[in-house]
Amino acid sequence: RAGRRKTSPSAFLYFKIKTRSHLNLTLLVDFDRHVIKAKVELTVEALEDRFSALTLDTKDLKVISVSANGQSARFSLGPKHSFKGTPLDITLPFELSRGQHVIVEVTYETSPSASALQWLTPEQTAGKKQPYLFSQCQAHHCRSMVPCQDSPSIKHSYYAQVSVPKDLVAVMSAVRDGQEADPQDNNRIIYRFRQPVPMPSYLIAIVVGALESREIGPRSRVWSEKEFVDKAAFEFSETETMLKTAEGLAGPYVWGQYDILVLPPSFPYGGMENPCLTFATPTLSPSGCSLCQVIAHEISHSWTGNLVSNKTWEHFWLNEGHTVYLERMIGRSLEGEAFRQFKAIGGWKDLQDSVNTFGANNPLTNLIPRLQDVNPDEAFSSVPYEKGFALLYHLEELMGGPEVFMGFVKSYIQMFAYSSVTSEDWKSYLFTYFKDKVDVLNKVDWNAWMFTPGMPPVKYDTTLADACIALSQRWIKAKDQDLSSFQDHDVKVLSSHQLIEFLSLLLHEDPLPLTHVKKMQEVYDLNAFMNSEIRFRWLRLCVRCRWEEAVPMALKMATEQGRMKFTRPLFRYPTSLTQNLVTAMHPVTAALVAKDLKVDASQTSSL
Ligand SMILES: CC/C=C\C/C=C\C[C@@H](O)/C=C/C=C/C=C\[C@@H](O)CCCC(=O)O
Ligand SMILES: [Zn+2]
Repeated sequence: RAGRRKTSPSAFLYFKIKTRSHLNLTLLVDFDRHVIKAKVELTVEALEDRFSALTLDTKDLKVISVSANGQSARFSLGPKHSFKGTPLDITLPFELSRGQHVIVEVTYETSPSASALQWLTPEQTAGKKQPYLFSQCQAHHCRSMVPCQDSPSIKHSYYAQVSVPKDLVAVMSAVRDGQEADPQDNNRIIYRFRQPVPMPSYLIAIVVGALESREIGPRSRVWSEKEFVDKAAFEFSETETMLKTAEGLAGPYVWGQYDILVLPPSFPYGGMENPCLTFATPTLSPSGCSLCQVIAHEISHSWTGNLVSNKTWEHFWLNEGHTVYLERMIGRSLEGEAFRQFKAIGGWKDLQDSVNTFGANNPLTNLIPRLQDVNPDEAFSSVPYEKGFALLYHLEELMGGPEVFMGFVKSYIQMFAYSSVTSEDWKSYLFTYFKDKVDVLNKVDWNAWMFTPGMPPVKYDTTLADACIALSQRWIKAKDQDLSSFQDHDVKVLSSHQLIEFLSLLLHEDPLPLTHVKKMQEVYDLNAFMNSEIRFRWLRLCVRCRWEEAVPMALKMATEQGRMKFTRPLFRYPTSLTQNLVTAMHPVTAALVAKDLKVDASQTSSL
């Protein structure tokens, strides 16, 4: 739906209208040229009489032609903005009256450097024989793949047909709707997808590669290259249990299928909540379920983020704070309240890390930051996740505990399902839902929580953290002559979650002496741990105390996988780590690592 008022560049604009539209995509994936040749038909509804001017978001797209209801339409591309891209101004060959629909068809081609897409050569895959393509559209990259109103305030259903070389498989953030030989080219195959649930453009996702899948539940398959697929099926075997637990808390799962796709190592995130098809990092651990928390998080997004979406990126905490809250409620149902409290303590440390990195007075540490002319990729941190969770936990305590507050969260989801909301919408519904406790809500310092930088005041129960605190204190206070008192048994009695917390506690203190860290390796053999959360913290601990032997291991971890949570902090260490970045980095990771290191992006981009 579009008003006559300027409609774009729509990202970061606040659309006052609740909008649903449909996209019909025809894509041809060209691995030789690293482009997608495409056509999109957008169904647009006029909201005003005499409507004839429509603006779409694009970024680095080659627009070939535009038509409206089959008649050719005039179009022009505006000035290019560094991260918002280029507005595509379309003049319809006729005027629409309020409520009338038009199908606008844009034929275009993506750029080989489209920021949503990473093209991998066969050598960069596990199988080494076939190329691979994956997308990551959040927050504002969809426009480099599809011309559209690329704002989370707008929701689209979509249908897609994707032509790929016949040895490859395409999957999308949608329900699979069959496949057939491409009638235009007998070396290609067309995969079809339907997504009937309206969703923001940042959730459109595609992967093409030599993929295989295994069934892991009644509505779930796991997809990856064949080298990883059985391991991944084992890793994610708890998926249906988590889905059922989430439904018990938040209401029915509306997306039909819930599949997981394990990506190549350069995927920049732990997980991405693409509907029907969660994307997951391949940084799994051999012990299984190391990504349970990531999957609980992505499953939770099926309600908070994907069904109820933030209206602009300034309200991103609505997506992430509620998702962390729901993820930890799933953890509470499966592992108990002490586990939830323990995870909240870990989250509080992640928040502290982000506040330290940005600076305690940096407005980007506000729960609701101003993002006018700020690149969302650069504003991204743990703040919306963990300050958001902390606010919800604080309200939970004030309103009567987890069961009472989960009642509110479930009702909020029902109230705003299929729409996009602001923090004001959320707050106003909170006051309506708890109408008998308005006096308590009025005592909350809303301005401090929402619009003030730095750490919030919260306290969690330390039952499961006490053992980690005690062991970390022993290491911090130990003199050289005390080092012989440490034994491998110290960590054998800790769960992997507790070992992570123990290392995090040490990272929040001054660097340990090198003698201590060497002793730690001797007694605990932490170099042998493959769990990436443990390895990441351990290697930082080593590099911080300038243990030279650890530097190549840290560099290896920073480059062999590209999850930004690990790669960016590892690169922030001594300059010896920053040389020879000869790995294939995702374009967004390359840009952000370059910014962290204050070097030119050409030094970090794919070679
Ligand atoms: C205040 C910031 C506002 C908006 C930022 C929104 C998106 C920015 C962008 O860079 C994309 C982020 C995508 C995240 C995907 C998944 C995360 O949950 C992963 C978290 C880190 C990890 O576990 O690896
Ligand atoms: Zn999330």
